[in-house]
Amino acid sequence: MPVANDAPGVDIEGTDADAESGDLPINELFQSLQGEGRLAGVPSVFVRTSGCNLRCWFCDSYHTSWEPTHDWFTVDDVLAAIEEYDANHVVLTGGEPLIHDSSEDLLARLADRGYHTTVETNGTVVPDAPIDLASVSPKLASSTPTADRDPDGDGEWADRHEERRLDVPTLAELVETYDTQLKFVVTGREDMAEIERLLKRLRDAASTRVRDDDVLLMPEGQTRDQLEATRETVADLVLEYGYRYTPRLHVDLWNDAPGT
Ligand SMILES: C[S@@+](CC[C@H](N)C(=O)[O-])C[C@H]1O[C@@H](n2cnc3c(N)ncnc32)[C@H](O)[C@@H]1O
Ligand SMILES: Nc1nc2[nH]cc(C(=O)O)c2c(=O)[nH]1
Ligand code: SF4
Ligand SMILES: [Mg+2]
Repeated sequence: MPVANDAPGVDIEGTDADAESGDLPINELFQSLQGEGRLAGVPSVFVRTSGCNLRCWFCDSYHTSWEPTHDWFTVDDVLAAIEEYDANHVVLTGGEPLIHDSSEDLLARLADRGYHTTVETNGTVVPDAPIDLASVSPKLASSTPTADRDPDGDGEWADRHEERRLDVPTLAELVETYDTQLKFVVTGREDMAEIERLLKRLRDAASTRVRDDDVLLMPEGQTRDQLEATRETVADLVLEYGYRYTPRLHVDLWNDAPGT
């Protein structure tokens, strides 16, 4: 169910525009195969909220970040739409789903109903909610929308993005609280030094172990052609560094069309 719309945009700063109503801004809700990470290939219902506190230049969900569109759903409406599908796995994504307080309510009610939940998050917010798999994708310097890479202007989001994109204490709390995979979008070999530095800081800060097996490198690319240009390099880096590779199955299969 793609949701197009003319509703007003969520607060682009990512504050809780929905806090009072308890509603969630939903960009799309659909069934597909989980395309990324350790559950790749598992049939799942995707709930995509709108609005993000970051602005990656490469964001493959432009209509939840740079130009957010959505309809407002109550949590009951979201649950009813999920229950239309025959699936045990639900993926809550965005945008940044954890900037919305009502995501906590949705996650608690999904857990009560016995669903396995994955949350796709940029790792800047710790929720108070049950999550089976925290799929955390910390954003590297190569994601920053500098003027030459801004898809929507002249780099006006670069400073805010840069200030917010990495928060080691928040990442440490996430890995301590949840079963977590760390999924880095890799644009090239240049990203590896920052990944290594960040992992060192995170391992120093967190009281639980961060295993190399839970570190996934994902090639950057919104289309088959773009992925073709990055995936072999990323596979080589995985072999060299001893992490894991994650494909982007939905790009291979459907070229990341809406609703896939
Ligand atoms: C659209 S984001 C939504 C969740 C959250 N805001 C985040 O970034 O993790 C979903 C996933 O897609 C990844 N992603 C976004 N654009 C991408 C691109 N061009 N190539 C590869 N992965 C991308 C993100 O890193 C994240 O793992
Ligand atoms: N099939 C499919 N798998 C995905 N895994 C994470 C996604 C996301 O956008 O968060 C995603 C997505 O958009 N589609
Ligand atoms: S954090 Fe996620 S949703 Fe936000 S701009 Fe980056 S990739 Fe897109
Ligand atoms: Mg996606």
